[in-house]
Amino acid sequence: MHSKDQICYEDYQQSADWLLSQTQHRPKVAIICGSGLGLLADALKCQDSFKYGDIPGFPQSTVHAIASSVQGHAGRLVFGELKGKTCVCMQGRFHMYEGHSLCKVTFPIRVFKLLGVETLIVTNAAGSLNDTYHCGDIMVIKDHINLPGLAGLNPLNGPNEEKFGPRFPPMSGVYDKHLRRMAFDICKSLGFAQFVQEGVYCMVGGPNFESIAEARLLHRLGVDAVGMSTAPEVLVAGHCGMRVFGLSLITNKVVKSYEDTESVNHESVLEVSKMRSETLQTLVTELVSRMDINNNTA
Ligand SMILES: O=P(O)(O)O[C@H]1O[C@H](CO)[C@@H](O)[C@H]1O
Ligand code: HPA
Repeated sequence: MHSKDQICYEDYQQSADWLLSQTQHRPKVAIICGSGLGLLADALKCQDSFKYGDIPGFPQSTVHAIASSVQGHAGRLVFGELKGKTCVCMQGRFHMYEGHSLCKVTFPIRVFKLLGVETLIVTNAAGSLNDTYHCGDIMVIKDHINLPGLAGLNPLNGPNEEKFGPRFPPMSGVYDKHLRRMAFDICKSLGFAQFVQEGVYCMVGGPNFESIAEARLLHRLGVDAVGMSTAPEVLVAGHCGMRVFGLSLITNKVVKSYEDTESVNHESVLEVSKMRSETLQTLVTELVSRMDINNNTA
């Protein structure tokens, strides 16, 4: 590594080589578990798991990440099979507000690419701005607004690594249309259709939740759900040509009125996440099982 924040190709390669030497699994799908959604990884069969701290070059989980994951499972990379398809799952992600640079936040994505991953599934907990959404709804992400990115905070800043992708990657259509349609079909067949939405996710920097004026601004911008993650991971995955699918679990309605006495807190976010964790697990499992990928174990 050159400087504290500069990461070079060999750093990603070193982590990937180490992982490939430690597990026989050769995943084609990577899944990132959002806050309180760490249970998603528990569906994996024949697991090999690695604490982030034990993987050479990997960023370390902070206290927040530990608090936001299932106790005892935080900060782990879990390899295994979902209905016969080999996957790797991040139990606990890295956030910008934890003090990580965006290169660190997205470090695992490039490692996944080098492991041979072709599809990234991102999940997150988010607050809703859309008045028709309810707590516990699942929003299939159609598109995102990357507010930090618009202000110049972008994991792709700096010299472009051509081995991963082009200098100026397009982001229109980054959330795969085919997978979105498939998710809706699955939700219908599983009887989930009444609480599944499709919308625009907006990333804010956090760690504070939104002020009322900020919430009103986001609402006017056409944001359906807001959170403090996801966009950087999706950018980096899109840059290196991965297929991306995203789900937001609506854990709270963002306060938009000065008359409203409610306020959001992280504990209630985790409570709602856990309530819907199993539903998300079922949906993601079914989606992976229907994907046209090869099961590839060495
Ligand atoms: O996006 P994930 O990691 O699911 O977490 C969401 O929940 C936390 C706030 O409760 C924030 O980190 C927000 O981004
Ligand atoms: O209301 C929210 N705002 C930002 N991030 C969040 N993560 C869960 N809920 C929220």
